[in-house]
Amino acid sequence: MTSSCPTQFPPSSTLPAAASVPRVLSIAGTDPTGGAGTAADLKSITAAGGYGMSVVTALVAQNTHGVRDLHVPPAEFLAAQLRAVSDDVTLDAVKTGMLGTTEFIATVVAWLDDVRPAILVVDPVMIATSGDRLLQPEAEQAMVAFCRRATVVTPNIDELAVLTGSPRATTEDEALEQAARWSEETGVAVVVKTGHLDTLTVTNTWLSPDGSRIAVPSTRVDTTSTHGTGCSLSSALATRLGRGDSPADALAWATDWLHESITHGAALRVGSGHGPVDHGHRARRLQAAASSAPWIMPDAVPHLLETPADLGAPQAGDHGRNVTVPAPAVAPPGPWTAALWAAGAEITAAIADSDFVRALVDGSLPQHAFAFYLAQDALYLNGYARALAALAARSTDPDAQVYWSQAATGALTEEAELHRGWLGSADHTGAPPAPSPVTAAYTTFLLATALGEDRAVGVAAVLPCFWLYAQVGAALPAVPAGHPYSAWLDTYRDPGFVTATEQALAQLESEMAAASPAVRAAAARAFLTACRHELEFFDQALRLEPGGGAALLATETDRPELAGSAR
Ligand SMILES: Nc1ncnc2c1ncn2[C@@H]1O[C@H](COP(=O)(O)OP(=O)(O)OP(=O)(O)O)[C@@H](O)[C@H]1O
Ligand SMILES: Cc1ncc(CO)c(N)n1
Repeated sequence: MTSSCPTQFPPSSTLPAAASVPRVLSIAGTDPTGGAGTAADLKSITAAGGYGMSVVTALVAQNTHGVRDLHVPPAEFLAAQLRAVSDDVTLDAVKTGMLGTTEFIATVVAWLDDVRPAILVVDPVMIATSGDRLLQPEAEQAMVAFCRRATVVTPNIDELAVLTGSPRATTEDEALEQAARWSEETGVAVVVKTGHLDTLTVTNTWLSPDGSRIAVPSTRVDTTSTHGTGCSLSSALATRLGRGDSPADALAWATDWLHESITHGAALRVGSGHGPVDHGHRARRLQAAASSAPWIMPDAVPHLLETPADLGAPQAGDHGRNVTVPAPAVAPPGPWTAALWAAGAEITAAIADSDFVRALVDGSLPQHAFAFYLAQDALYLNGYARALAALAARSTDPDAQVYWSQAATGALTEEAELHRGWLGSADHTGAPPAPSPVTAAYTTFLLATALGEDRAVGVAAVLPCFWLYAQVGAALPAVPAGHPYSAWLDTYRDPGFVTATEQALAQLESEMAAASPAVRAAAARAFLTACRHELEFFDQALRLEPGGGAALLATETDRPELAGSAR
């Protein structure tokens, strides 16, 4: 019998203290379709950087449409599972989900009395999104009492009403007020989730017993893929807290990660009801970003370009998609720039389709990512200005000399605007922002190319910054009042920028026409490489952890209405 197995292992306390990978136990019910319960918890713990463990309360025959049947093993077996884990493993955090019955709650309480994990996140699961009961009605009061033992509880709006003995809140303020009262009375923190309210923004607010609040808003995703969102949020939160994150960083990480997971849930095509979220989306995105595959394969561009047609069809690249060439917002003035546009189509499409641009436009881009992006943009513009000045120095045609000199001045003016209107002068450690690897690689490439290669190659390298930026600007929709990044988005619509892009395109068209076939090929490679740097530059902001090296904005509040001057 498992329950009589002697504890012949070294006690957990003799093992090394908390690893950087937090050891997180989920105590929950199952979902064989993998979207909620234990499966969601383990995926979320892994995604949040933890080592996940799982004690099963009830076996649930459910899918994306609802619950069909339940099998509840004897409470002794729950106790045996709990003991098997804690006799052997030091726990950095525990998260509870479906506990089902009064007896199960009592079993977990008895175990907690003994084990006392530093972090206990209680998701007081009562009723599933499908409307099915996951907690016996007579166990509700036991669950309410159990919540008092938590570090933090994560009720949805209906569960908050039961917890606080109040009518169902109809507004966020009402929910916050209910939670604040309960938190002050019990000394337990509450995360108020407005997913079940009819609001455009879904806000997760951490309320501490002392009345302090941390609000993490995110845009509502229009999707039915929300099965298991509560399980996923609480597990990710437990993991980040178990790792030592502050409540603010833990909640920001969990909310932003979940938002990405919800956004991409429907693409999984799992089930025809309320589908799961894509817990692994972020990991796959980061894995792709870490690939060391060359950006431009040797056969992507022929060694000699005699005519524009030699450049051939769009390259499939590492995304491997069929590419339709997007219409250029700023038209190519001749056949060489037209051929370059077609060759870079896949990267241009990837930028338009990127999570960064989507999040900037829908307002869900986390503030720390936005601040990081702006700080890196300022550093980038300084390097870019030097590359443009190098082209001015290397030009012999008077119009080209004037054009590149003015472009260099323009980039420095933009950099100054960023500092004056948008950025603080130092990050939270007091240090001035430093270039990221992506920014450094891009500016180093531009300078090396503008100074060390034929001039046409340098001109091809600096063009994507004009052309792809103008492309993003032209595709931006009008955003509603109150959008957190509306002032910044306005800066993309500057007509002066389109004129500068047209002039840069004219420069490249004539440089390409005059260059040798070998130099043209090198220029095409430089153009494609710079397009890829542009994609990386946007994407890099979504590879940053909250608190991980982001510069401060000039106006600093939680995802502020940004004040700033247009560039
Ligand atoms: N449509 C949505 N758009 C954006 N975020 C959402 C959406 N739905 C849920 N979320 C996120 O998921 C979190 C949890 O959602 P919700 O409040 O619906 O939990 P829940 O009812 O406990 O979930 P469930 O019982 O389905 O597991 C929210 O706080 C929010 O961060
Ligand atoms: C096992 C389990 N826990 C929680 C939920 C809530 O989504 C669910 N559907 N199933």
